Amino acid sequence: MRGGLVVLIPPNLLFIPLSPFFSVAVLYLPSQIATGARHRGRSTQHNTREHKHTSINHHTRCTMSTTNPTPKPKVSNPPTVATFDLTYTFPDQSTGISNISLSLPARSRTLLIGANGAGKTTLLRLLAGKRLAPRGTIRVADVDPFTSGLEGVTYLGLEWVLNAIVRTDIGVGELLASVGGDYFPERRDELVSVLDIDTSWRMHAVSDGERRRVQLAMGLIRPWRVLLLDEITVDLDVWSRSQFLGFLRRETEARECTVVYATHILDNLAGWPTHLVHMHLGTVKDWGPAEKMFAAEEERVRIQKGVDEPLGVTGNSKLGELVLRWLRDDLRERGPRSQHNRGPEGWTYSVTGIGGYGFEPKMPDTM
Ligand SMILES: Nc1ncnc2c1ncn2[C@@H]1O[C@H](COP(=O)(O)OP(=O)(O)OP(=O)(O)O)[C@@H](O)[C@H]1O
Repeated sequence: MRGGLVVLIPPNLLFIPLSPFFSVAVLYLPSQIATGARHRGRSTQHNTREHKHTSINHHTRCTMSTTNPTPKPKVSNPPTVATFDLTYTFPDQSTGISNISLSLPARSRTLLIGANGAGKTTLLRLLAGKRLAPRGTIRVADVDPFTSGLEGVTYLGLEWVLNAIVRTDIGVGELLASVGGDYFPERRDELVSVLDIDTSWRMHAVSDGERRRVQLAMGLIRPWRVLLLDEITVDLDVWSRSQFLGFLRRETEARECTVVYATHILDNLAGWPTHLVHMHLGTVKDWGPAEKMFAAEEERVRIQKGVDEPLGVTGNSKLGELVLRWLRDDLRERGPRSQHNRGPEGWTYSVTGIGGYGFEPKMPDTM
């Protein structure tokens, strides 16, 4: 092939050249797409996942076509999230999380709370099927997320946020259309309104917070049944974040769907979570319905201080006071961080090849 150019294209990006918007969909539609390449060839289960990706890509392709009917999520089981004595060991043999048993009901809104390095991202990624958990330790909508695929499950985490496409000179309208906006026009329009998006924005000329709003809209357009949200609302202003949280709340009230949200930002979350999960050093210390946990905390304070002192007397929210107490106790229990050599899972994003995260190197700002 004298003078020819040989281009090696990974299988999951095969149809990128067809149109620029196609490629956006490939890079964005369900979070599993990138995972396939990361897991490729490691085991039979990984191969199974590879087939899933092929079909998701096909599904994505259908979403882009104007002749295909509206795609419908296939999973019909109630969107519950459960783990059974889940322990995960990283490739370097360090323990990520240990002995976690949870049972989060359909339509619940769960907050994952814990200090940096507590294991929230690790747990979410396992629930999203991005890491291989021991057989029988995770059920999402009553299927194993790793081996059975994740139709209807959306994971929005750091690698999704770092995707470079949303920094290029592309319009919001095209971006939203590329992820199925035309097939879910009501959801698209509601998200545009809730997240206060100007559809005439060009993505290379928006602020970080404006970009984040578009990314959230893109991630949420398809009617997910389980949403696994790693903290990605930090750039939103207070109003947008509260509107966004209200949207998620309405979703769980209006249809059969479930949210698990890891966050450090407790503002405007009063009354939002139905369940709380308190993580510490890779374990779950407490979990349960939020109201029950507030009542238990008030009882604990009453016994300790001998007085009735409702949570929230400091002017913080009940949730804020409870979480402050949890993290203060965790810090006392843990001691200095250097003893444990623990840090956030996100650090691996910038270190190619570590812990299976090398697939998502941080993209340079192309603005
Ligand atoms: N690839 C990896 N290999 C080994 N250990 C890792 C890897 N990724 C993360 N860890 C460790 O796992 C622990 C849990 O990290 P994780 O990112 O889940 O915490 P987190 O609760 O999400 O933290 P943050 O609130 O800072 O986002 C940390 O102690 C971290 O050092």
